[in-house]
Amino acid sequence: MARQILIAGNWKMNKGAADGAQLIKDLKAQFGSGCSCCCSGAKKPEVLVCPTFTTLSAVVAEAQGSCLLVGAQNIHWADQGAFTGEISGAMLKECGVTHVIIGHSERRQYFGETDATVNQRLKAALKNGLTAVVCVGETLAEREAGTTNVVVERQVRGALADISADDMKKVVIAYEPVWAIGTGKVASDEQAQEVHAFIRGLLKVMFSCPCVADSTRILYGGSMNAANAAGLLAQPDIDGGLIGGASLKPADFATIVKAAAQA
Ligand SMILES: O=C[C@H](O)COP(=O)(O)O
Repeated sequence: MARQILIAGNWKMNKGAADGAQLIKDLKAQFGSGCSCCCSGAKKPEVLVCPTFTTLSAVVAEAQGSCLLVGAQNIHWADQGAFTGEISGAMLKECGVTHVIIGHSERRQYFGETDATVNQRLKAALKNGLTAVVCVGETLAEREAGTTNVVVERQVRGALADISADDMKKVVIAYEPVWAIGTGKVASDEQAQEVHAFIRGLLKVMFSCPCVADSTRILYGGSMNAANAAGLLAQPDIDGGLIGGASLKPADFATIVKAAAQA
């Protein structure tokens, strides 16, 4: 089954509203009018940017009328209430976003995110009609201990607990080996493909309808850049990228999108 490639930029804690709007202007200049010229005659990837909460509205306004989709980097499971520092699905929707990243390893590492809270946040995203990009991935110690698949399986099963085949239409999985994030040490094409194939196989086991495994997009994240994107995106089970550092550089991000259009 042909899966539409998704190239997602996770801006992390970078770019305030003014700088974020400027980055969108720069991206639009890279992509050309209507974002069509970079991909004309080729498969058109979806392109998503995920700024900080305070930058969302400015970026949504600047992205209007372009091909750029806008997502947030987190969501709380409650609709409202005493949850200092959190944000609800309804609030995100009010900002005009359509996507949300959930369970990034930085959230797991620094903010106590667990498989159970990832699952709760995912349910909130789906309840609010948002497409979720659910992150999984092993640490270096886990890879060296030979437990990559065990860890990834636990994270995928935990994140997708009680999620239906129908819900999965709005779920994207991002495989991000923690040791590759922001380190410049990208997984090899083969290492990444191996885990992506494992995740797709796991989805086959978890969902009786084979359409789930066939249609769920699995992104790679971790030091993906303009130089290595084409090789990663050529792998049969890699359906796009979740990109940190390179998503802040318009020319590099555009190069990755163009590589995706050729993949
Ligand atoms: O969400 C994005 C990933 O953490 C990858 O970040 P990076 O491309 O800077 O390694």
